[in-house]
Amino acid sequence: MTLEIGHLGPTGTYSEAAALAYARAKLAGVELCLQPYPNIAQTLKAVAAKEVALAIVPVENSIEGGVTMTADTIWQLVANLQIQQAIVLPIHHALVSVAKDLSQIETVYSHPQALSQCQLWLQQHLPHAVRIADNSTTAALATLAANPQSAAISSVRAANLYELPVLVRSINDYPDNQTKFWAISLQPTIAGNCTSVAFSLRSNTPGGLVTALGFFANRGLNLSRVESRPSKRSLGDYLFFIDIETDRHNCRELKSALADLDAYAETVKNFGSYDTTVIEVI
Ligand SMILES: O=C(O)C(=O)Cc1ccccc1
Repeated sequence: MTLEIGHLGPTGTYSEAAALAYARAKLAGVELCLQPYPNIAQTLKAVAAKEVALAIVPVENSIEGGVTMTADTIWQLVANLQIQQAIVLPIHHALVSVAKDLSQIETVYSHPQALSQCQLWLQQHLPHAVRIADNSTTAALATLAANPQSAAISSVRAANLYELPVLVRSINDYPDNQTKFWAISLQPTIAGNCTSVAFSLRSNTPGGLVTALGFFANRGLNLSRVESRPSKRSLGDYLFFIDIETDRHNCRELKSALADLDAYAETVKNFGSYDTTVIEVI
């Protein structure tokens, strides 16, 4: 049987690299069919609509923080998306271009996260180049061969796939640059060392968030991430995304904390419990 895996495309993205790393670590022997999608929202919608069995999406970067399109889309989709696994990849950006040197380059294309992760390098080495945010790090690669005035920030792996030269390697501003991806499907998840939940509150009143987080703190459950996103209902109204450290010893406490949160919050979405695979080299 072939497993269809959706990811941000076109081919060569870090999301595709994460899909391949996930398959190597967890799906040995399974025949894969990788399906690139034009953006993260469409990748998640494809798994919700059962076009693909699994979607791999970026969630959080060690320098730039949360990937807002992922958080907003998993909240908005009605389907009960479940995180099967987190995959952490090292990210080493390169400047890819057929230009003979940096002085020729007028425009730099990439995903907004990659442009931000290289902003100091761009300011120092290409201060006059126009930065253009694209859907992915590889979206512009097909146009580069004919255009020496343009460059893209992507991986060395992507440059090799498109047979393009790497003009400069390792241009991220911080060498320890890592991105966490989620492997998401409609399959229920039962166990893992992290549980991800999002919730909205009934009203914007003093102590509302403290009360909600207290359900976990009072039971000795540690949170490893708290992130807020605008609810898009009114200015200053937020949704909260939390990751709870879980193991087989605290699952009773987790169950009762989630029951309290369910009763207290306006809407709660539980994205499941899962483990993390850290990939050292891609
Ligand atoms: O555009 C890509 O290649 C992606 O997979 C999104 C992304 C962008 C920058 C760092 C990590 C992931």
